[in-house]
Order: sequence, then structure tokens, then C-alpha cells
Amino acid sequence: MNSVAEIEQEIKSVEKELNKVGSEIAKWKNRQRELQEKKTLLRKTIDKIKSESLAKVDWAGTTYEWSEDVNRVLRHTFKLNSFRPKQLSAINSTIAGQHALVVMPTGAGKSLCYQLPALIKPGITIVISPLISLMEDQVRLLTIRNIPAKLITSTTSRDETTTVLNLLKDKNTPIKLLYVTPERLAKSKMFMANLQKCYADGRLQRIAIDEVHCCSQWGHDFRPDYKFLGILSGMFPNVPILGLTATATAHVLNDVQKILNIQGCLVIKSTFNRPNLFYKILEKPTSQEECVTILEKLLKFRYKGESGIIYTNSIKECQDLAEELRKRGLKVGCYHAQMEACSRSKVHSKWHDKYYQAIVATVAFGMGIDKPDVRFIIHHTISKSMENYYQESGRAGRDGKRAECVTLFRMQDIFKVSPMVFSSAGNLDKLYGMIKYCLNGKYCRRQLIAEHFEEDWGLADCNKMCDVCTNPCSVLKEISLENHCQAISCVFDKAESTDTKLTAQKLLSAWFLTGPVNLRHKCVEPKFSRNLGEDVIAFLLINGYIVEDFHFTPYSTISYLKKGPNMESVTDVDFSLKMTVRKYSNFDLDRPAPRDLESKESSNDEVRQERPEKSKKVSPIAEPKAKKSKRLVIDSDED
Ligand SMILES: Nc1ncnc2c1ncn2[C@@H]1O[C@H](COP(=O)(O)OP(=O)(O)OP(=O)(O)O)[C@@H](O)[C@H]1O
Repeated sequence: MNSVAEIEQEIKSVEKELNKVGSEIAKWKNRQRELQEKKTLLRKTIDKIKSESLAKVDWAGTTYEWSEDVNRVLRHTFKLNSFRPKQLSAINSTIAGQHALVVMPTGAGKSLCYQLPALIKPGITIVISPLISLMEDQVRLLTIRNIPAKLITSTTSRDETTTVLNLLKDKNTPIKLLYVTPERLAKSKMFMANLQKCYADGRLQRIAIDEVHCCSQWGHDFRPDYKFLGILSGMFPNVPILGLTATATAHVLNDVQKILNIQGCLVIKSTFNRPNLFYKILEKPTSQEECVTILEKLLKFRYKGESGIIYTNSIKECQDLAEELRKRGLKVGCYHAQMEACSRSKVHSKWHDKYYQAIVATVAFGMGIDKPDVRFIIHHTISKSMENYYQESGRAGRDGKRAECVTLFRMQDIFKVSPMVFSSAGNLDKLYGMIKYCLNGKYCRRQLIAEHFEEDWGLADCNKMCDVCTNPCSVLKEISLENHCQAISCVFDKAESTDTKLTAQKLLSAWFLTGPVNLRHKCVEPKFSRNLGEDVIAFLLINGYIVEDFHFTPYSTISYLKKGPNMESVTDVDFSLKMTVRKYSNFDLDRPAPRDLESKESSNDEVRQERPEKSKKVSPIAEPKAKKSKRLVIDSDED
């Protein structure tokens, strides 16, 4: 038997070897990771090459063997004279059997991209859509055009469901398009079994996936059942998948390709510029009453007799606002997720038929709104992201005529929205992107939207259809924030030393030397309005000088503010920080909005700090007189 000392010695030698093995393992693990990364990169390169070479094909050509039929169906069946941009490319590529993602803005005509090809060759096109109301609408319109189409959703009767399911197995079925919800696909074994039969008989022509961004968690409408669609490409090889969306960020598109297992597919993207939409930011008053007055004026005068939507961020706000507007004699409906489906449907119809001038809604009033003559979208509260804003504002002007997208913004609303979004990674940054858009007084609003979608629209493309472009840049003012940052930093220090939590309002008051004495600083006092001070705080927030610190109470989440990482540099001798002050173009609340694209709002410049600090009760935003110039329902059916 060895002595303890000898065993200890042996342990040491084992440890030595273990260490050696450990570092070898670490070395190999590193190598393994490097190789994995390299492999992923190479795969991505292949996908990119494939996608780029597919994109080089002239998909918009008119000499395909099916081109004559395509033209005939366009004219005779759909009664349309010509294609809109990218429609023909989408149609040709899917008829040619390519997997493709079609990215077009709302109202651009995505439906035709799968409805028309469905009629060119034998077999059935399955259309997966999350929107029951949209599916019902489409099937109704297709039936009017004598195109055999059916749908199965949770509201379809049992008998009808059985009949439709049998049609999938029927070799002689006349059905060309079958609409289903993703939930049906994911949960109904009977449906999948019959679909397999349809495929085995060579009659599954194509799978179209509408609102395909719902696959991706990065998209704004993630639907878990869309993940199931990933099995389709493997299950039905050679059946082209056509994904359609109005969400264009590269991140979402890559994610969608990965989830659907169609990496390297053709991506057909039309420009996201909506030249007929006029973008405008209005300063939101502090009081709800003044805010309602603005909305009242807009609805009674600027948008008299026109249809629109007013978006708010909570159900309570939605109900209150609708009530206030009704008290002022306006015909408005209210729409939010807690309403019964049938009530929502009723409100939607009344708005559609112009009984209601506007719907005051939360974002639950979303996809599937197919009213072409929406003349205004007012954001009473900012959207959660630029992506959301684009979608929501994009519901205006689908008929191609001039429409306006007006956002009421003030700092306080940031802290209404941020507690709703902060718990998911990346969401705060998305919200800050929206704030950057609101604070902007320098760049064309289209330029900011284009940047978001990684597009370049060029300034000329705006054609003075945003509030920034209606003003010459020469009047822009910049303010230096160096001293103000030091003052704000000092307030934070005082708050920390007294263990005080700072809301944005409290910070603002202390900075303006009006709040509690123990928080006040001895630095330079701001000489501008408190309103501009709010913008400065928002600016510092989105630029990392201030960060939000969320605290939970039993009833709500509160956003407090604290120093951000960039605040450290404010004491550096060479520290410099400038902010461009946003400005206001002329915008008459009480005169009708220009009707056509040629007539413009006259240019009339004003810079924020030149405006009176506290406006009169009526319409704090109105320019001084002298200067006057789809119902979304998760389908829960299972076998
Ligand atoms: N080539 C065309 N010429 C004229 N009108 C068209 C053409 N293509 C589609 N449309 C019309 O444009 C309108 C919008 O089409 P559609 O509903 O397919 O848009 P969409 O891109 O699916 O929008 P959303 O994303 O909001 O669902 C419809 O009224 C449709 O008839």
C-alpha cells in the first residue's frame, strides 16, 4: 500500500495531466468553434451567391412559356390592365418553381402574386394566412371572379371542414386556392394527412405564406405556430414556397429563410417608399384636454369627412380618448384586443362604411385592414418601433392618393411605452429608433425610414411630403449640451447621494431648478423652454447619456432614469455634444388638408424655442394666426 505522501504525489501528477488535457480540450473547443463559425459563414456565402444569382435572372420577362396565359388571366379574370412593380417577377419565379420571399409595402398587391399563378397550372395552392377576416374577404372576392377557392378556420362548420378536407384528396377537385391558418396546419393531423395525399398525387402546386414575418421572433407579429411551417420544404420537396410580407429588415428576412428552410432563395423586394404619404410630427401637449382639442380640430376641419385611425398605446387610453372625442360630437369607434371578436368586427364595418370617421385603436387593429381610402393615421402615442410605425402609418393612402401620417410626440410618452417593451432583448433600442425619428428636425423623414429598411430613396423622392422637407434647412438651430450634461450629471449625483429615484419629470424639474431643493444643481441653468428640455432628455436617453432603470410595483412598471455609460465623458476637456432643435412646418389644424399630391403645405418655418413656453388652452400646436398659410384572431382549432 502506498503512503499518503506517495498518493498525494500521484494526485499532483494526475492534476498536472488533467490541466494539460484541459488546455488541450480548450484549444480544440476553440478550434471547433472557429470551424463552426467558418462553416456557418461559408453556408451564408453560398446562400448569398445563390440568392444573388437568382436575383440576376430576368423574372419580369414576358417570354416565358406561360407568359401569354399570365397576361390573359390578369386581364380577363382579375380585370387588371398591368402589373404593379415586382408582381410579375414574383409570379414568374413561383411558376418556375423557385422558393421566393416577396417583400412589398402594405397595399402594394401581394395577393395577386399567388392568386394569379394558382390559375396557370393544374393543382392546388395552399395559402397560409394568420388573418381570418382577410381570408374570408379574399375567398369572397375570388368566388365573385369565379375562381374556385375555399377556406378552413376555427369558425368553419364541421361539415364544411370535412367537405374541404376531402377535396384535398379528390383528384378531380376544382379548387385552386385553399386558405388555412397556421394553427390549422400545426394542429390538425387530418389536414396534414390529406395534404400529404394531395402532394403524393402531384396536385400540391404551391404553398403561399402570407405575413411570413410572423415566423420570426424578430418580426413584430411573431406567431409561434408559424415555426411549424419549417417542416414544409422538407415534407414537400419541389413544391415552391412563396412567402409574402411587408416587413423588410435583413435580419427578419434571413431568419424567415432559416426557419422555413429555404436559405438562399430568391428575395423580391420592391421599394418601401410610399410617395403619397405625408409624414409629420406634432408636439403633444401636456394636458389630455389640449390633446383632445388637437384631435377634434384635425377630425372636424383638416380631415373633415375623411376616414382615419387614431392609435393609442393602452386599452384604457383608447376607451378614454374615444369617449372624449364622442363628447365633442365626433363619430369614432373604439377597437382593442379585449373586445369580443364580433364587437370588433362591428366597429370595423361601421368604419369601413364611413359611419365612424375614425377608429381609436390599440395596435390590435392591425393586419388585414383593407380600406383603400384611409386619409389619415394619427399616432396619439408613439409606436414601439420604426417597423411598427411603418406598418401602422402604412394603412393610410392605399388608393395611392395623398394621405397624412401625424404623430403626436412628447418625452413623457417614451416612459409610457418603454415599460411595455423593455423585457424583450432589443426592444428598447427599437423604441429609441422611433424616438430618434420623432426628435429629428434635420433629415427628411423618408430618409430615416429608408435607412431603417436599408434602402436609399434619395431626397428627391420625398417631393416635400414630410414636415422636414417642407422647410429649408437654413433655419435649423443647434444647441450645445456640454454644460447641460454637467448639470444633469450633477442632479444624478445628488439623487444618488440622497437615495432618490428620478423619474424623467423629476430630473427635468431639478435640472430647471424647480424641483426639490436637495436635488438642485449649481451649474448653468437652462435658458430655453421646458418643452425643449424634454427633448434634450429624450436625446440624451437615446444617445446613452441617460439610461432607464425599471422598477416593479404590484400594479405597474416604472421607468426611473440614471446615468448612462456616455455620461462619464462629460467632464473631459474636449467633450462636445450638439443637438439639432426640431422645427415645425406650417400645419393648419382647422383647414382641409391638401387633396392631391401636387398641392403642398406652404413652407413656414418655426423653431421650437421661439415658440411661447406655455401655449393657450386651445390648440397649443396650432400655428399662430398671423402666420396662417383585419380582425386578427388566433385560430385555435384542433382535430
Ligand atoms: N396590378 C394591379 N393593378 C391595380 N390594382 C391592383 C394590382 N394589384 C393589386 N391591386 C389592388 O391593390 C389592392 C391591394 O392589394 P393587396 O390586398 O393584395 O395588397 P397587399 O400587398 O396584400 O396589402 P397588405 O399587406 O395590406 O395585405 C387591392 O385592391 C388589389 O385589387
